[in-house]
Amino acid sequence: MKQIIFTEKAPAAIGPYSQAVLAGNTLYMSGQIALDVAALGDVRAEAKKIMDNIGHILAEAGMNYSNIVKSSIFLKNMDDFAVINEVYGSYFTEAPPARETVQVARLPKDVNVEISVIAVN
Ligand SMILES: C=C(N)C(=O)O
Repeated sequence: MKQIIFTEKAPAAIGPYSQAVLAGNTLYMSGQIALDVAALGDVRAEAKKIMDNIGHILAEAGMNYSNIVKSSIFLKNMDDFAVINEVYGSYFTEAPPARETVQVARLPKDVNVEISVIAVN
């Protein structure tokens, strides 16, 4: 049994996917991008917006950042690793989720950052 999770507090999907899908007590969140601030080229602002949006989607499913067990971070430029760590890390006061961070050739809408998470209630 799966439940589609949607909130207007985060950007709507730009393709055939859901913001997040709840399957049992596990939430699978699609990769989040920050279209509104991406054009500014400010990776810090992009990451903060993405993490805030992730928080809104988690809340829609009755969860918060502490429910995240795994994250995936996709960067256009690995030189942004330190900035991303600083922003991302500020959302986890203890026991951060498992994670991988990879540099990719290109992201949708030419953003600089995309983050997806899996959360468990
Ligand atoms: C932005 C996405 N999550 C996508 O295109 O799959």
